[in-house]
Amino acid sequence: MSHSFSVDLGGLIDLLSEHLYSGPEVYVRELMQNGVDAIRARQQQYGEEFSPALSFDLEGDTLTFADNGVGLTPDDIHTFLATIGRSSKRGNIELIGQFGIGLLACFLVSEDIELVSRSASGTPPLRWLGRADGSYTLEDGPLDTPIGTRVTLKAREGRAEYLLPERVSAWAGDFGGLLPFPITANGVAVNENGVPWLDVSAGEEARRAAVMAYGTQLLGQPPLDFVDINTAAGGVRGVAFILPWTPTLERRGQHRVYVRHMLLSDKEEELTPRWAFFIRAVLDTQALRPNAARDALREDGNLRAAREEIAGQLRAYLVNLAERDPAALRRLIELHYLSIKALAAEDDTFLDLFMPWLPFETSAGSLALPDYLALGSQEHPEIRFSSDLNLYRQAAQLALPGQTPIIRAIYTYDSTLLARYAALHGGVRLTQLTHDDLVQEFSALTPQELARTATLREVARDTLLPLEAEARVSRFAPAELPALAFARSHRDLTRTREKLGGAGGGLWADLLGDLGTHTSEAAAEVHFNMAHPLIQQAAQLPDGLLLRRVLGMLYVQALLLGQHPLTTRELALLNTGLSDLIVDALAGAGTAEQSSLSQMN
Ligand SMILES: Nc1ncnc2c1ncn2[C@@H]1O[C@H](COP(=O)(O)OP(=O)(O)OP(=O)(O)O)[C@@H](O)[C@H]1O
Repeated sequence: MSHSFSVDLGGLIDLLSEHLYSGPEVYVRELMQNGVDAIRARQQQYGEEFSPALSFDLEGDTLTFADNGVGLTPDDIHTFLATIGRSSKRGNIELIGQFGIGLLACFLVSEDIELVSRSASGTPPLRWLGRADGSYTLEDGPLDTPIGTRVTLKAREGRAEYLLPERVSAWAGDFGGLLPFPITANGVAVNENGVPWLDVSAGEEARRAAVMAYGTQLLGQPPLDFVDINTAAGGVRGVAFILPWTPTLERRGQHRVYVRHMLLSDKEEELTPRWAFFIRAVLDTQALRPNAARDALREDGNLRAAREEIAGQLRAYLVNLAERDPAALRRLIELHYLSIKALAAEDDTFLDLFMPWLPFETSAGSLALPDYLALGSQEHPEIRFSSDLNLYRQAAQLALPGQTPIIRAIYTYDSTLLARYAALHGGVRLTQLTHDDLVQEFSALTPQELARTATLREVARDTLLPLEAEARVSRFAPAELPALAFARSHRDLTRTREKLGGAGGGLWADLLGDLGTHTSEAAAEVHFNMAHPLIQQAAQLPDGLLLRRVLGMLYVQALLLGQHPLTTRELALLNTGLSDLIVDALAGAGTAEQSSLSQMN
């Protein structure tokens, strides 16, 4: 026996509202999309002259939306309107709708949908009343109904806020901002009526000014510039504004994408290349298709091809700018060099073009690569870099004679770029700095110095051992640096262990504790600098409290200078060391005062 499925409309509406649509306000978009499609269908099928228009009228808890599109015949109503999932538009790529579920969005805000329509084909007007329980009635409509469709909704309980005039007119303006015909809410226009980048009626200069004004309104301040986008795949037209600020990486994808002039999403990410952090695009596609939720484009071959074309146009803009207006390119790079670096890391042509401009953080300040290379040996050009931030910080404190500065390459792009640059320029050597490279530059002590520092070295070892630090004494530049500390990565582990221990321990603390005890290496390594007068003086002190305090505090100072996080024990060492020194100094000052007083008496 064969049976038919039946559909629970209430369940379907819940599904749409909870899982498919972003919020009940999408009913405004669905009404408008149907109106736009109907206007286009009337233009396509009947080719007649009429002035397309959409209007919202709001009074109390009632909304009436009207279009002067193609309208519906009695057959259309039974076939398309009353059958969920059936659409008259399937296969017509000129129209936006395709799934046959859009009108259901009206049930998100209203119990009933009243639709009065007169078809352009000449059939008499009809009034259809659809209810959320799945029933509908159809009767004759008023004879004075004009060609087109009028939909009336009455706010259901708890949804009145979605029919407030100011909210509806804001949504209508947002969704339909680019539509080339008027939309009104209670008689007031909500759109500007057109697409500024397509309007060439007043000449190119006026077009550019209008686009910049549009961008200024969009961004809240004038964009640096804009790039015209025009693709064959997907028929995408629009503009990419160059942001006048450096965007944070997580604030990517704020692009506005329209499908046939109707807003699809203001957070679209897929149509523009990943590296283009520096733009905010407004794009309108004729042929790319939305997904069923209507909040993003459907990923398909067409979308990928359009994305490639857009990437090509942005690239071409940058290349062109380098030739046309180097000062503008410099401004753009100042704000967006991370994005440009990401691009150059993928593309050798770009690498060559932009490398002279891109700044790198180095131990001699921010430098473009040619300026950096000019500082080193011309005979054996070398790029020295570190992708370990800790190591870089220590290296940056050192003045290594005759060495090219060190580049801080902690972003993945940086090391990729440097490697590609070195590969493209055969003569340039690329050196990744290691801890041993740095320490190799330190000079060992002379036998006399070794003898003189025997106590210092022993006390340093004893003092720092409980702090899991290994002490060394050598000589390095600059002489103004008394001590330099290298931390090994499991220092972080020690800190985590401390924190967890403090928070009550548990499994993690045990586990980390275990790891900690199995490691034989010291957590840090500190080098005291024999070139510094303080260390020379300390070497003359006998083993005692003062020497221990001095060494402990120099160690903590070295950690701080190297921007290493301090453990609680190190912090305590600094605190007691400081307060002891102050107490001593005050006691000394007191005695001096006493003796000068007694001398006066
Ligand atoms: N304002 C209108 N004018 C003329 N026909 C309409 C109008 N609104 C709806 N229809 C008809 O009702 C059908 C169903 O509309 P509905 O909005 O549910 O789906 P759709 O627009 O076809 O597809 P989608 O779910 O993708 O929006 C449409 O295919 C169309 O034939």
